[in-house]
Amino acid sequence: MIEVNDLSKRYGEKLAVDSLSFAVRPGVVTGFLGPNGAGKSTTMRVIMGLDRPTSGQVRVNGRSYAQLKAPLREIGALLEAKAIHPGRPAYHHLLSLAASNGIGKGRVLDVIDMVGLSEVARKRAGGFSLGMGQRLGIASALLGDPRIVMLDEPVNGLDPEGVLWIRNLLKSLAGQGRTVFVSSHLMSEMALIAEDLIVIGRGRLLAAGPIADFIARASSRGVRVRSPQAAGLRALLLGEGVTVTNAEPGVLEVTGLDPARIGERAAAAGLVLHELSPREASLEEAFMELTRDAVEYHATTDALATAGRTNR
Ligand SMILES: Nc1ncnc2c1ncn2[C@@H]1O[C@H](COP(=O)(O)OP(=O)(O)OP(=O)(O)O)[C@@H](O)[C@H]1O
Repeated sequence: MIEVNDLSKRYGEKLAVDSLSFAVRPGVVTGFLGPNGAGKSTTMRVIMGLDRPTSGQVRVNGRSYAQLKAPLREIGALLEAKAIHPGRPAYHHLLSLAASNGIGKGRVLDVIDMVGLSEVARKRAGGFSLGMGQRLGIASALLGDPRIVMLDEPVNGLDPEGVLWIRNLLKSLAGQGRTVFVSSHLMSEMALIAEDLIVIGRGRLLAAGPIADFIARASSRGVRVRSPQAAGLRALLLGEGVTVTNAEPGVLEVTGLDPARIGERAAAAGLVLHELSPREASLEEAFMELTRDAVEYHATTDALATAGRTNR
């Protein structure tokens, strides 16, 4: 369990985290989302005791990080790519980390195997690809067999096989009853991995809870209706507050009416339906909607267009 209570972190003028409170429960994967600069990495650094809060507290399994007797056994983290001596083999890097935390050699070999680095464990870490470095970072996080695993952008640099591997790994860690807290900008990946979400923007909490609720709360995307009598159905449904657009021949996108009403009206008029499906917002659409006002670094196509005009 991770508990963040009224946490604020200021860097000079910049309030990176602003009165943030949330809890991350064990047994599920919790995604940590927010636009660039929202304060995710800062929050994770404070949880790991790498940065001091300006105010507020963080509890890791009920204690502050400094109070943990064997931190690596309580919480394992992959934050930004770890500074690893480039000349040092991965095996020796993990071995010294293990030794300084009273962890045996057997566990080092286990985690190397778990992250798929057995064949290259004796090679210098300096020659590792981004994906291999990421796997080594995850091996370090898992070394103490921790009850909490916290990973900042773990799929960064991983190929599709690596992405699938991390997805399964995180789910199985959560399935073992661990607390798994993971940030990512890849919404499609988050939608597959996470059950709960914490969403922040400009250092403040925007949403917390099950991913399904988060998507359901986002505005409805309308209803997709397929009918061999689409023109007649369209005329029947149109009315105040209802929009009907022809998505493709024989398919209508209806907003302003729920699927039950559409089905009832079609039945009453004797019109045949081949499909009647509510269109749920994707996680990405829900995220964009929620964070629209909290995005700090907007890239506008307008700016590009202006630049293009002035360069002409
Ligand atoms: N050491 C620091 N000194 C000054 N400002 C900092 C420092 N660390 C972070 N910040 C600022 O705090 C804000 C939050 O940064 P943070 O890296 O926590 O955001 P993030 O959500 O992790 O962003 P991203 O998704 O881009 O990684 C940013 O405006 C950043 O510039």
